[in-house]
Amino acid sequence: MTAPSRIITFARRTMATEAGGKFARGKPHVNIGTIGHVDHGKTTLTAAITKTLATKGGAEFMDYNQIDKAPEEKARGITISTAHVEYETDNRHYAHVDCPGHADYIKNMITGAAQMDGAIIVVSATDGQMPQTREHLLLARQVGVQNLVVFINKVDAVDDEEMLELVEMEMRDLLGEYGFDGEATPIVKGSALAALEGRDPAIGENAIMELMAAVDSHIPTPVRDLDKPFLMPIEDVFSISGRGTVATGRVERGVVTKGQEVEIVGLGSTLKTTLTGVEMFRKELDRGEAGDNMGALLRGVKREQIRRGQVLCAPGSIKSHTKFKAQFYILTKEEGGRHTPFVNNYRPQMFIRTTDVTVALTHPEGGEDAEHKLVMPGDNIEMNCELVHDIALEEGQRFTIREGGKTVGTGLITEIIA
Ligand SMILES: Nc1nc2c(ncn2[C@@H]2O[C@H](COP(=O)(O)OP(=O)(O)OP(=O)(O)O)[C@@H](O)[C@H]2O)c(=O)[nH]1
Ligand SMILES: [Mg+2]
Repeated sequence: MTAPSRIITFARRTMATEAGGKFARGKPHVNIGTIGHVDHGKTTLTAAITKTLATKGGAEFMDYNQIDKAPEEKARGITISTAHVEYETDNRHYAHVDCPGHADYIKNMITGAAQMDGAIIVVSATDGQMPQTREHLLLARQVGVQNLVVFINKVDAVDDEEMLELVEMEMRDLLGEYGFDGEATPIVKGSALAALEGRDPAIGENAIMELMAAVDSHIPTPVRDLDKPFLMPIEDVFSISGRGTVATGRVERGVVTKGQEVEIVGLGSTLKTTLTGVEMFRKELDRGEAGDNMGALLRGVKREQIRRGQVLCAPGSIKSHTKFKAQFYILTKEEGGRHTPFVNNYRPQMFIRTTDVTVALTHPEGGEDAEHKLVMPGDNIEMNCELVHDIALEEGQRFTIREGGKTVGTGLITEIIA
């Protein structure tokens, strides 16, 4: 695992804190982030937002190099692991995940997007929509992101007004195609680099403020599932010397308080432990609740005993499984999916919550016929699924299947078998 992305959030000063180092829930909290094709300017925009809001007292400026800070990221000039920053507008407090655009790091993008309540999709005015623009729209939708704001970036590099209009029109069409509201989605045009460099305020700073106003108004404050049993998919695990093991992730539902019993479910045997601390932005909380990005300090658990892919949950509230039925939609070639059909016992990777696991897909009816039945791109079909590792699962859960670096289908669990 690369350097802990979360360190960024643990900045020296946090806006949402009050005396005593407790996290204040003063403003509504919303999780957002930047997605989109490689090099379209997501990280530059993330830095530009913190810079612009810092002048209003709502952020601590995070420079580009503090966000893409791993040596390999610096050497290649791309984002690899997600980075978390925080800032606030007059209305809300935001945790922001800057995702990688490069096709090789889609896995990190999915994990990042799974934590978002809404997202900013960045598209370069010089290129227009590109393959990962489309793939990120599909995946964002799949992991439950329903509202987007579009930022058409790099307008400083385009003279032609018509070109900008074309990119905007294309984006509205594309949003509609992937199940977003193409008409109502705000599209802001600007230059993240200009904002970051403090020049051309019309396309720089002002565009950033316009973007944040659009985010404030278009991405609704989510209704959190506070009443359901606690569940947090584990995203990362650290050991903190002298304190123990911390699992981090976004609370999917419910509430957890310090001292409560929790279970770690999936990838082998279920482990029971006690939550000895809750942290958010390096501040202590008495409790974590749905929507929070938190660290859970766990009693008597070794770092090696926990992994991404497991969930932390209220005891008995969810079980891990390997066999289930699911309804699939298999993407067409035009949607970026397979060009050819697949046969019985097809084995793609299933991406679910924060993890991926190999799954074998077979026809429910079995027998001779099933052996020869082809599943075509564009098909809607129910299949039996068997995972190579057990994962915490429930009926109604959505997931994605991928193969050879591309998304080939989306699924919904219809029945747990074992
Ligand atoms: N001209 C111009 N260049 C920009 C602008 N915003 C970003 N860039 C440049 O575009 C390149 C890529 O920017 P990044 O912010 O790293 O892009 P990214 O989307 O985060 O890339 P990945 O994370 O690797 O997918 C850098 O050289 C930036 O300086 C802009 O508004 N105008
Ligand atoms: Mg980046």
